[in-house]
Amino acid sequence: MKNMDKRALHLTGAALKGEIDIPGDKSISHRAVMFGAVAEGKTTIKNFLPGADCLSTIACFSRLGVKIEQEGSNVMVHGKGFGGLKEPSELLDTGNSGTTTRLMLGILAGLPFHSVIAGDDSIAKRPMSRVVKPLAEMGADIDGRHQGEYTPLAVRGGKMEGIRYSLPVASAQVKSAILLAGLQAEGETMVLEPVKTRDHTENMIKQFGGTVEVDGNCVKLQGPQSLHAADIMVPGDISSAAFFLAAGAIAKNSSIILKNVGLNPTRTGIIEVLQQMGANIEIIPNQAESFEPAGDIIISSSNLKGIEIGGDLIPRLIDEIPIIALLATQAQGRTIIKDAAELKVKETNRINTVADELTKLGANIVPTDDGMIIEGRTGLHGAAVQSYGDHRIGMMLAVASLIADGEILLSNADAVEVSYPQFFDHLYSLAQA
Ligand SMILES: O=C(O)C1=C[C@@H](OP(=O)(O)O)[C@@H](O)[C@H](O)C1
Ligand SMILES: C=C(OP(=O)(O)O)C(=O)O
Repeated sequence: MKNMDKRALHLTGAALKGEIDIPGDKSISHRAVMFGAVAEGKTTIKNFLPGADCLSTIACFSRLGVKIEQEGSNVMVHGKGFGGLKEPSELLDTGNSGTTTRLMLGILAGLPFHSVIAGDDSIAKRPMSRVVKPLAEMGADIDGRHQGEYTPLAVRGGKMEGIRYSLPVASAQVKSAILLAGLQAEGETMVLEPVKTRDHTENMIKQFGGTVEVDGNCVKLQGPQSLHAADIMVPGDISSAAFFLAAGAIAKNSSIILKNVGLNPTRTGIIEVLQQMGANIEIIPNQAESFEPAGDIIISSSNLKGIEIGGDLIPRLIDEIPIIALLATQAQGRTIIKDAAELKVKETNRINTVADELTKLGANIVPTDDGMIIEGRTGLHGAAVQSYGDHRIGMMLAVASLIADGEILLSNADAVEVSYPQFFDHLYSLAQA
């Protein structure tokens, strides 16, 4: 995100009312396209997220010779099986998307051709050897700057063998890359997670007719497997809903309904945090059966208290920590976030960008090695801040404008396009309802 789009936000004291449909889950949208591409037959995807990251996934798989028709949130993928993917003649540009970069590596690892993957300046700083190392052990030939740590990465895939791998970091992207390679490998692939992470890849394998066994933190499959097209209904993204869950809790005289939010238990850490902080929150699960659970959430103005967040909960809310930090500035007492060093290797170093930008608004927040400590409750004020091209930082700062006294001038506001193109429309519609 290079554009320097600036937005003046002056929503001080606005009450939020009404309801919004939460756009499709980013993690599930990526996977639906990828699995559709490597399965045989026509996959339809409904409520796909047409955010920049998922559009990067579509563009990459189109370059691999897969016909993909996309119109808004409706997508059709004409899959040809793993073997039907073709050597790309151009670079595979993953934009700002870590998920596209790492999961696609797992697919390319098993395919007998050459390709080069690169993304934007942020992607070029994110660690890739966490995926390159196990994929190389399985038989792929992958190289990049700093012995394969950074993009651009050149891949020559080939004959793969199954692997038993203990993840050194809790990462659904690394787990997923290994499973995608394992589906093409000879024999058993087993991934052991230090802490359970989002399980959308495991769910997707089953949805596309494959088999995978999950036993606690151990995920196992036999390769090779061939997959068959599926019809996928993507639930709303709880990571996007999180911004409005926080907004509804901290804005005065507010009560809003967030419709169709994904409620996969590996993603619902934010709901537990809100409950522990004392928020007025009600969950209404959808009655209809679905491969990924979903429901509506009602959130109202709340008196919050500080809490401690760490351990197994962290992977279940990793992308929500920037907005949790804002919540904590409005909670009575101290909030401690720990065991979250992974935040340093996201789109930005989110420990630093959260602490720096919230400090500019008057928050009392101290970055630590693996998280942050926030003292509440502080009155925030307007200031010039920036997203640094990180969508989640941009949305957190925009939500802060509901409570900050004065104007927030947000640079790089267009970063929200990465995961939530309708974000500002939704914010203004709830503030004016
Ligand atoms: O698998 C996924 O879809 C994701 C996994 C997480 O990353 P890590 O695997 O790096 O923890 C998360 O932060 C990212 O937004 C999406
Ligand atoms: C970390 C994120 O995504 P990715 O790793 O796919 O860039 C995110 O969406 O917050």
